[in-house]
Amino acid sequence: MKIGILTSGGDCPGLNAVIRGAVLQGVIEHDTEFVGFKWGWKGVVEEDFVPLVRHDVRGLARQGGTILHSSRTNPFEGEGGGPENIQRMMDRNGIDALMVIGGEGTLTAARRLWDEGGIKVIGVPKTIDNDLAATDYSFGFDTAVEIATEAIDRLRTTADSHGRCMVLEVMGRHVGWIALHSGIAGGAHAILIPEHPQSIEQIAEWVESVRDRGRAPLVVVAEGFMLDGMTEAYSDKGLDAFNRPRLGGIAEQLAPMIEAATGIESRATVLGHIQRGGAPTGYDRVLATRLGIHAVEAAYDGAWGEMVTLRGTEIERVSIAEATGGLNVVPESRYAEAKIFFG
Ligand SMILES: Nc1ncnc2c1ncn2[C@@H]1O[C@H](COP(=O)(O)OP(=O)(O)O)[C@@H](O)[C@H]1O
Ligand SMILES: O=P(O)(O)OC[C@H]1O[C@](O)(COP(=O)(O)O)[C@@H](O)[C@@H]1O
Ligand SMILES: [Mg+2]
Repeated sequence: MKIGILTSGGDCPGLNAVIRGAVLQGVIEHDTEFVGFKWGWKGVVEEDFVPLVRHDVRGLARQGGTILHSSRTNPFEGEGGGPENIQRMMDRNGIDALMVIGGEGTLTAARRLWDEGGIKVIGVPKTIDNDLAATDYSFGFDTAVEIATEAIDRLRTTADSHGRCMVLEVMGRHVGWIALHSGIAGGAHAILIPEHPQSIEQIAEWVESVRDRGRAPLVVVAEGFMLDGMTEAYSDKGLDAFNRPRLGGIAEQLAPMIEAATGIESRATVLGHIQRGGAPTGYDRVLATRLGIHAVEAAYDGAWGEMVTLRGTEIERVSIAEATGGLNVVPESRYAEAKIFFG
């Protein structure tokens, strides 16, 4: 079998480990041939790919980013786009199937290619935000939480020195998992997530109660958080390649509001893409490697239109339709656990 691998959407640590896991499993167990499409779906619609052999994946488990590069190209657009053109391109090059490593957007596109055109696809979940349904965790999330936790620890010492309130903004467009986990790990005094709008009065109350106990308040906010009354997440950076608002900057809005409401000097830090860069944690390397191995096995079982997924400690399969049917939001009960420590 000849399998084409692609990585699409926002990158995250562990993508290379998936590629390595898949190539090693395929080459060692099945004598599989692999090619890597470059720049996500762009490589598919522009017929731009490179051979991937065992030598190409040497040492990749620990390497951040993706050797195949990524983009937010839509595979239904452009001259080579759409299922018929893509199938023709695959036939021309003897490619039997696509291993699609991506988030909810990329996987929705993969599902449509299978549903509408019978393109043989196997999905691998990728999301730094941990917003994909039907998988307990995805690789990259653990690494992002580690980085955000270290940032909180560092902000705490400088906050203490000056008696300031620190507001740390982390990623999370629709869901607040990175904020929740890093906030709990770092002992944040308030965690603000897209699933739970709050009023500035409530935030100020938490901050003041921390100050009254002689501590420097630490607030973690997900980029997609909305204050009561806001109808969309804060954005001042225009649109991304898929015409969605580029988020980021809510911390800069909140810090002066907190300062005005409490009189406590406040500073904002936006962690940004540091959360997505560099080497994956050991946990993410293992998870990504296992997903790569199982994705190859799924192809040999003909599980087209399915995605490999982590359920508990086992790697299982679900239909991509199920995985993209809804978002993995922070449940009320998980937020309630964290809230005990607010203020
Ligand atoms: N419903 C859709 N149909 C076809 N293509 C889509 C769809 N949703 C997203 N895509 C494509 O997949 C790309 C990647 O999605 P995006 O949400 O940016 O990343 P991720 O896969 O990480 O969620 C988008 O830029 C877009 O081109
Ligand atoms: O700066 P970029 O690469 O356009 O993306 C920023 C966005 O990508 C993410 O890191 C991940 O989003 P996707 O998984 O949809 O690609 C979001 O948290 C963030 O809003
Ligand atoms: Mg997405």
